[in-house]
Amino acid sequence: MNRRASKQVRLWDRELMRLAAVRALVMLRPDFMWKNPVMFVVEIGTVLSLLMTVQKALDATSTPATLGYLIALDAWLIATILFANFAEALAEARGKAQADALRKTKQATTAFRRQSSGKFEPILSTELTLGDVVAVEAGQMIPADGEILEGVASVDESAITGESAPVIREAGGDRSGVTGGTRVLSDRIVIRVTVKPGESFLDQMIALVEGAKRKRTPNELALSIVLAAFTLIFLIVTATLWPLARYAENSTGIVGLGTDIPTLVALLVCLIPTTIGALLAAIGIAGMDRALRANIIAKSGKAVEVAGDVDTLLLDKTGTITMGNRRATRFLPAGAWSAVDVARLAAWASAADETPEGKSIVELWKQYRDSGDRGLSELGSSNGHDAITGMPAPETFRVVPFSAHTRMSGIDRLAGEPIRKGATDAMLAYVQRLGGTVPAGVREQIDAVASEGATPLVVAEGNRIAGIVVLEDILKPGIRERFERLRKMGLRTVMVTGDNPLTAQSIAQQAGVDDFIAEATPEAKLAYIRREQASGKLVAMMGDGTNDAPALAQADVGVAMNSGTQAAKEAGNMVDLDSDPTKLIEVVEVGKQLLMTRGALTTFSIANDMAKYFAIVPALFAGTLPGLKRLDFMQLTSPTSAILSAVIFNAIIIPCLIPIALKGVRYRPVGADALLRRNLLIWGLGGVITPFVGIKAIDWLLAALGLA
Ligand SMILES: Nc1ncnc2c1ncn2[C@@H]1O[C@H](COP(=O)(O)OP(=O)(O)OP(=O)(O)O)[C@@H](O)[C@H]1O
Ligand SMILES: [K+]
Ligand SMILES: [Mg+2]
Repeated sequence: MNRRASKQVRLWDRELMRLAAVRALVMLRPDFMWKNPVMFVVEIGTVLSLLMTVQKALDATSTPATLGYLIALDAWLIATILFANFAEALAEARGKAQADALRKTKQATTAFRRQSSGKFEPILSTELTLGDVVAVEAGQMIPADGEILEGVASVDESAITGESAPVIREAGGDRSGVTGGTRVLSDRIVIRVTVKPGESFLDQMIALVEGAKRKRTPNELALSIVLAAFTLIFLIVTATLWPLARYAENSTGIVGLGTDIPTLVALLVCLIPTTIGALLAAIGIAGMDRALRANIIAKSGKAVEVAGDVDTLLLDKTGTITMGNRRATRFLPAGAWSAVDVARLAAWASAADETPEGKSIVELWKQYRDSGDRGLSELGSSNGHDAITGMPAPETFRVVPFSAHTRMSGIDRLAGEPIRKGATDAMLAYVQRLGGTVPAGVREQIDAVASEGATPLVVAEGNRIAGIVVLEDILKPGIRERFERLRKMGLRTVMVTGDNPLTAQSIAQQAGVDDFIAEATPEAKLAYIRREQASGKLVAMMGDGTNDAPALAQADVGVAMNSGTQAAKEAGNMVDLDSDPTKLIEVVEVGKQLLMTRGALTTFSIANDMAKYFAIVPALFAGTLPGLKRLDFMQLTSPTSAILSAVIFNAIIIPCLIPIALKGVRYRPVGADALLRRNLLIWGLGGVITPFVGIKAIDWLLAALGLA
């Protein structure tokens, strides 16, 4: 994939780290902190502990713990909060850097806005607003996101896509969308501005990665509530330890640790899920950031998340699974017609057809015409009265353009019968409606072409079928492997096409999709999505046309191509800047990676906390409750060292896991069950073992330094 170099933000970028460090301090403000209940509890505990430390400094008898121990404890508690804030701030800074790189494409430039007089006057592009109409000429920059009203132009979109080949954007079709910051290379277009200043999709996305305006997704919120519940439970557990320690003290006469508030705070902080509490926001932001890096603009964090849970993927055939430049390769005559007749009629039916299919038919016809007798004889001899000459004069016919509804196109002649070409079922129905019949052998011919995976177009003059144009399309390289990967991820892929069932089946088989819908109209797509959703499935689809808008809106994940119409872009919940239909696969992967990372670090965090319980509690009460001795297999140097080591471990595990939170755990396309097993094994078992090793090592280090 072509990505701009400027968009590769390094994980430990110095400047971003500095920004994040400053922001981590600012985020200590309680009005920020309370949004994260786990870390808010840590902050309150730290304040309590600090107060006790001050009391100790003023009155040495206030608690048996030493001042040095209390200060060390406070320092590490503060570090815990700062590390958590830093993780979130760094994720934000990276997301912003990413977004800024894209935003740079939107420099202020001169725009030529249409006045009420109809004249185009120059103004600053930043003054443009929704509904303004501007003209852009070759060499000029498109001043804002919009839709082409008039004209066709080649546009250099490399500033946003990194793709250097110019693309064609034109009025009327499904390629009418243009983006501010891209450059018109040829011709002149008139554009209607479709966004308010500061409200482009990119602006929306930037707001999503920036702290103040970020909304938590439903999943994130649900997990936050679970974590808050855990915190509450441990708060109760810790609080009940206090009378226990008190009782032990009274009955043994030995002053143990568990009765002073700073130690209880330390215990609480170790037991509550601080690791995931610290990284949760960063994981979500990093997911959005990864989407942006893949040139996908998501309109909500939820969209990215839902993408990770999608069950069914709807993909177009032409242009997504195949290369999309379907080319005419043969003319097959029916009955008494000759191939020359078919060629001529097909070309005439394509006289004003701007689709790749239409253009390729005219091209093939010209090739035959220009190669003279040899070409003609290869085609089969002409009937004589209808030699291939030229196109009908434009004033002699009316154009009937192709539409996805009729799946036909052609011309209505002023003198002479209408000429049509189109999808087989549509054409056979059309001819019969006009009282014609289907000549013997035509159906067999059609099926033979379709079975090879080519698209047969039926050509008719009036109600008489003249023959077939064979359109061939090539499968995209590597597409089979991509579907294989999707299947391993547990997704069902469905190819939707306006083409006939035989062609669809052949291509579906070659590409390895799970299912296909043939002869589909836009309504059929919408109906299919609704049916899937009714059976509890989440559906993703990609589209570009105004026709696709209802389906894009209905799909749980609707990705609109940036080149597509404004209607499509507004209906979907993501926009792909590259306008690459296979991007759906990446969208799903980004979503899955986000969900997996969150799952993995939650598992790790909770397993971790369980282990810490066994590491600290016995050490804590070893003096006062000898019965707990048997549990004390960690043999830490001293109770204070046990507490300190646990708090230090609890703090430094956060920065250690920041890279994983930001980069995401490595995604492997395996089924959901296998994934769950793997996750539990690695992150669950790892989460249990690491604290024992880590705490023991820190305890040893403290002892070696004489601090235990
Ligand atoms: N320019 C055209 N003129 C006449 N018929 C066409 C033209 N282009 C395509 N068709 C026929 O109409 C059918 C439907 O086209 P449509 O664009 O809706 O779907 P598709 O291109 O086959 O599949 P996809 O939905 O994957 O793009 C095509 O399969 C073809 O048979
Ligand atoms: K913890
Ligand atoms: Mg098509």
